[in-house]
Amino acid sequence: MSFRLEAAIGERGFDAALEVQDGETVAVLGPNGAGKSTLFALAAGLLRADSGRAVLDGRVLFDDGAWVPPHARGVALLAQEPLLFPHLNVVDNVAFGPRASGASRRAARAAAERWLGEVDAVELAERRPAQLSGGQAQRVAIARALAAEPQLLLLDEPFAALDVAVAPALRRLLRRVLAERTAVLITHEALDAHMLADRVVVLEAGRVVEEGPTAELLERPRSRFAAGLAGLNFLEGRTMAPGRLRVEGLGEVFGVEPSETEAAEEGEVGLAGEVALAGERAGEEAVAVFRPADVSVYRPSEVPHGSPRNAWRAVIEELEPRGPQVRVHAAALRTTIVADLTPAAAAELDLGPGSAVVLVAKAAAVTVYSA
Ligand SMILES: Nc1ncnc2c1ncn2[C@@H]1O[C@H](COP(=O)(O)OP(=O)(O)OP(=O)(O)O)[C@@H](O)[C@H]1O
Repeated sequence: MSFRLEAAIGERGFDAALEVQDGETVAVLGPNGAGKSTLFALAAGLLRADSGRAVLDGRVLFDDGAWVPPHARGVALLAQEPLLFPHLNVVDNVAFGPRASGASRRAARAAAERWLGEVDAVELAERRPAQLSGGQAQRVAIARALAAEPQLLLLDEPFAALDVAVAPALRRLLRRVLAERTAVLITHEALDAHMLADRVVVLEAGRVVEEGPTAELLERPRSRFAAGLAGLNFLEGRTMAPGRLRVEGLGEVFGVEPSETEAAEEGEVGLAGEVALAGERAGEEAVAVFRPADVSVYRPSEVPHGSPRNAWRAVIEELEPRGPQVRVHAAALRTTIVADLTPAAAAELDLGPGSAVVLVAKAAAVTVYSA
């Protein structure tokens, strides 16, 4: 059931390709307007490309000459809203797909009951959609999508319309359901990508800007969007020396290359820049990535002695309570850097919007790699 799509739509500035291996789940991430819904509409047959081609399990869905209509594609699209038929009860909603593809009433009902069992919703069988909670309706919608036995399942932010309280149970359910299926998932949550997707594709302005295995990509993002999703600070610049980056407006940033990071965590690496360039060459585009928890905040008069290597003058933009931490957003010229402090530290610093500070990040906590 492998799937491959490549398509361009001039009017939307869309020109991207997506490949999903048999049994694989791919998460599609990207800012608003990046083209995620466009990609789904193309795959589902709701939109025509100017040029391109899509193949599912060896069948051409569209190309220069061919066009398979939506209902005959073997593609199921699960929208953010469950979109159940309001006049049919739950079991008939789920039986709709099998009926439409020719199953007898009895066989379709048996299939519907089986799929309702799969999503722990058997007890809802006789209810009308209006009598379901958001989470229940979404479970039924998943059963309905699966009952059509699609070869490709498309899930458009399946948790977006749900209470945070019910999302975890549904996430676990989808993890089970997606395990052996060929599926594509649009999400804005790193957790969804980690839990549900083998691979991640990042779209920006209609183009794929990076892709890779989920854990690897979110740990070492190469796009600002993926870094934001992974909750990491992200600086772009050009390499100057091993583990050293020049960032416009910020100056030199000192870090370590990824291979050194693990050693640094074990306390074996003292200074950055001592090893030969691994893969990246001077002047190449590169990025520096570090965690908000690894950024310390000081008043300018209180910067520790011994001149830390990464010390950036900045101005506080915003303080945001975040669980047991306070997240500090600070502007260092053209870049916003975030730091996580304890409430006690934030109170002691007496920070507020407009406060002048110095942000310090140890080189050993900053990973530098080519973009
Ligand atoms: N019906 C439409 N007609 C013309 N252009 C459209 C239409 N829908 C979307 N676009 C444009 O296509 C581009 C991609 O939009 P798309 O909705 O696919 O992005 P998205 O990543 O799904 O965004 P979001 O996260 O906001 O849903 C945008 O420039 C958008 O303005």
